[in-house]
Amino acid sequence: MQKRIHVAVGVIINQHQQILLAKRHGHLHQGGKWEFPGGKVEENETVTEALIRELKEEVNLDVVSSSPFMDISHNYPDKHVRLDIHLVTDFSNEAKGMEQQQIEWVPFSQLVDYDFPEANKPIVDKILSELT
Ligand SMILES: Nc1nc2c([nH]c(=O)n2[C@@H]2O[C@H](COP(=O)(O)OP(=O)(O)OP(=O)(O)O)[C@@H](O)[C@H]2O)c(=O)[nH]1
Ligand SMILES: [Mg+2]
Repeated sequence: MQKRIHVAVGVIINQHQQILLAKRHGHLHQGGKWEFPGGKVEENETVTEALIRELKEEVNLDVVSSSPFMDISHNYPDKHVRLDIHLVTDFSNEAKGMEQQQIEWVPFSQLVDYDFPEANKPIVDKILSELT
């Protein structure tokens, strides 16, 4: 039985209509690819709590509110992930790569130029078709 992990993911959009991407460190699963910040939902934690905690830990943002965007289950050869993706347009503080990872605010039209994990393709498609 493969590992199946539940992940809280934030599509964070600022007032300039840019989306926050972070580059996964090379040694991690799907390393070197760009991702939407987020991480594993721990036991005894709701998805919203995990989202708030992870965005603070990874990119220093304080989420004020978020809304569900989409839910994706994807099987990688080595693990199964369930991405619980939320839109975050209401947040405070300035984005910083708290884990020495590269971060970038990217205009919607440039998302196609970034290399994402395979599971992310439907997310990018939905952003481009529904949010632009
Ligand atoms: N955060 C994030 N994870 C993604 C995305 N797309 C995707 O396939 N994943 C996968 O979902 C999993 C997320 O785990 P993670 O490494 O971010 O978890 P975490 O922050 O809790 O890390 P840690 O357990 O090393 O502390 C990874 O296997 C990653 O490859 C994405 O856009 N954002
Ligand atoms: Mg993470």
